[in-house]
Amino acid sequence: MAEFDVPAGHAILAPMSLKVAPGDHICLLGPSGIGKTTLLNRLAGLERGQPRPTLRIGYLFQEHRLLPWRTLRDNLRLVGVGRDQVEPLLARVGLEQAADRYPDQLSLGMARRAALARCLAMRPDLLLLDEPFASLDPHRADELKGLIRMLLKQFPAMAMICVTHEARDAEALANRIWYLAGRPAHLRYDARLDAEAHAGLARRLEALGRQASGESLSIEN
Ligand SMILES: Nc1ncnc2c1ncn2[C@@H]1O[C@H](COP(=O)(O)OP(=O)(O)OP(=O)(O)O)[C@@H](O)[C@H]1O
Repeated sequence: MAEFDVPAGHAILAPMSLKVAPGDHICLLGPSGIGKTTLLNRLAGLERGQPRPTLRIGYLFQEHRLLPWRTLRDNLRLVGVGRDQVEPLLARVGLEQAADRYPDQLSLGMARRAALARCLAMRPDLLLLDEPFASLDPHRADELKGLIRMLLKQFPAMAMICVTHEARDAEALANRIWYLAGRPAHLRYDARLDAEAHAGLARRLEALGRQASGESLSIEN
């Protein structure tokens, strides 16, 4: 179990204390611009003045952030992957043939999978995914979703927090839902999903979205 705090006085987020347990697969939803990426950055310890997190965190950013002048092999070697481990690691994400390619020789989906391999290299206790399916065509998005599901099964103790706008991503990946709303943003909804809750999830998220957009209209008016 890991505990994360947001202190009072944060520019975007309300004070909160969040507990994440091994094996939690959380999908984080909420209106656009509410603070989902900000919350991930906070959890990753990336905000100015934050101490380094005590647990190992793998962070798949919206952009792949691979070094463009290095091959995938060298990108992985730079984060400590052993010579013999590069291909097996790339094989986990379906890229065993691509070790000697440069990031700009990859499709967006492949680059995201390569970045995911780099996250896995550090054997994370917590995997943070910021809109991993954004800008992928539906087929590639489903492929990546299937891969993430498989990895979650292979590493059952690893926790995941995945930012998405899509209820169907949450249906496919989550056993727990966070919904961020309000200004400053706070967790409006934090629920574990059993089979019954899974069935009603899309409707529940729609209702939360309607409520949150009503709030932002009244703020704008
Ligand atoms: N670099 C920045 N400088 C100033 N303000 C920023 C910066 N990045 C984000 N913000 C502001 O912080 C708030 C939260 O942004 P954030 O990206 O965390 O939201 P989000 O919920 O992830 O949005 P989206 O769903 O559109 O990706 C927004 O009001 C945004 O305008």
